[in-house]
Amino acid sequence: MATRIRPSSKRCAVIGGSGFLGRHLVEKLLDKGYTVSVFDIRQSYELPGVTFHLGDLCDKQALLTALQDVSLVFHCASPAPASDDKALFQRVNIQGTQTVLQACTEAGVQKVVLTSSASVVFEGTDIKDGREDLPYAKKPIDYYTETKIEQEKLVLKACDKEKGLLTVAIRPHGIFGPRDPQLVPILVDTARRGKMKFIIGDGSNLVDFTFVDNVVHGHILAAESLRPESPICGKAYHITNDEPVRFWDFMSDILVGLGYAAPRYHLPYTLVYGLALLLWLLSLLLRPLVAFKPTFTPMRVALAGTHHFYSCSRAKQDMGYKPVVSLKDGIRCTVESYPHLRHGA
Ligand SMILES: NC(=O)C1=CN([C@@H]2O[C@H](COP(=O)(O)OP(=O)(O)OC[C@H]3O[C@@H](n4cnc5c(N)ncnc54)[C@H](OP(=O)(O)O)[C@@H]3O)[C@@H](O)[C@H]2O)C=CC1
Ligand SMILES: CC(C)=CCC[C@@H](C)[C@H]1CC[C@H]2C3=C(CC[C@]12C)[C@@]1(C)CCC(=O)C[C@@H]1CC3
Repeated sequence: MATRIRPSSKRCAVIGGSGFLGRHLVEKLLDKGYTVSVFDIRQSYELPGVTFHLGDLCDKQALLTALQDVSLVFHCASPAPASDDKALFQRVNIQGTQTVLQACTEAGVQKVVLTSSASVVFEGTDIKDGREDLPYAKKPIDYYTETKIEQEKLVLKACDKEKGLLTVAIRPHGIFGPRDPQLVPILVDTARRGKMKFIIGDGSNLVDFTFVDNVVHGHILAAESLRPESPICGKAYHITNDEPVRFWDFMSDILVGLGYAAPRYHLPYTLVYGLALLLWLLSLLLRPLVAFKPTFTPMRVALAGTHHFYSCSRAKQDMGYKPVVSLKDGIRCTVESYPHLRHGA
């Protein structure tokens, strides 16, 4: 009788491994002795020991080639939240994730770790110390969040001990760190255009910003804890720095660290949110004539002016999670990594 040889548990694939989080994850996995294949729509770097498979995750045949002899898959690919393309989010995050799960089953993959997002429960109003049992947002703040919800549900539902496929979802929040193409570049661009003078609301709203190494640590812990008898099977876990910080203090620390002035003047939250809503509607109405992308979208104003921080006690309890880099060290390391974005550079 032919016996199927189980692939080594240290052989993994990172879907989305060319992206910001994906590349940090790949680097740590290599450090830890894993053999890594990257599946991504683009190749953004080269590293000894990493095999790249270029393709769209909606293409099952392309995925199957990349998943040969792989026992563990990290799925951290998604279109960027800033793109407002509903059809693209649905195709990649929903249909694409279904394809990833089918390919994993066909290729005999045993474990799937999904990068979800804490924003799956965020509706634009305060969340303080939110736990994983909060209901999914009924009115998600954008298409990105709407499809991240469906994606997480699909992956958790696919967990099936009988069939030998174990799944878990990691929900990070506000990832930052070296090479992040979003947070620091957006912030610096806004400051350079002279638009970082104002604090929305009274500036006391607490938010989680999570250093990328902690997010990577949470993913690898989840992968290594994922066994049939483990309580983490089919569940979602918040992974944060566990140090909620005032949104505007965090922004100011980054700005001042890079040589820009911190915002000082306060504007009422409802006024700015109302204006952002108006601008957004205007941009929709005028879309056939002129294309403009307002800096102050309602989603960004909500993120900047409300509390949104999450408890990671479930991850601490079930997988022994503890952040490995403090917020202060993470901010220092991040600021040092962007010499080209310094004021006057
Ligand atoms: N950054 C953050 O603060 C947070 C991120 N997350 C989640 O973490 C994950 C990683 O985010 P991040 O590293 O910031 O994102 P990135 O955009 O840097 O990385 C995602 C990667 O996936 C690729 N990709 C997109 N579409 C496809 C596709 N159809 N097939 C194959 N590859 C594709 C992207 O390519 P391309 O760049 O060409 O599109 C990119 O290389 C995402 O799932 C995101 O939802 C969750 C919470 C917070
Ligand atoms: C915690 C979390 C989910 C962070 C996500 C990161 C981005 C959404 C932020 C990164 C830079 C931020 C930013 C603003 C909103 C939120 C971000 C895009 C503003 C547009 C808010 C209004 C301002 O006064 C300017 C800000 C620039 C930076």
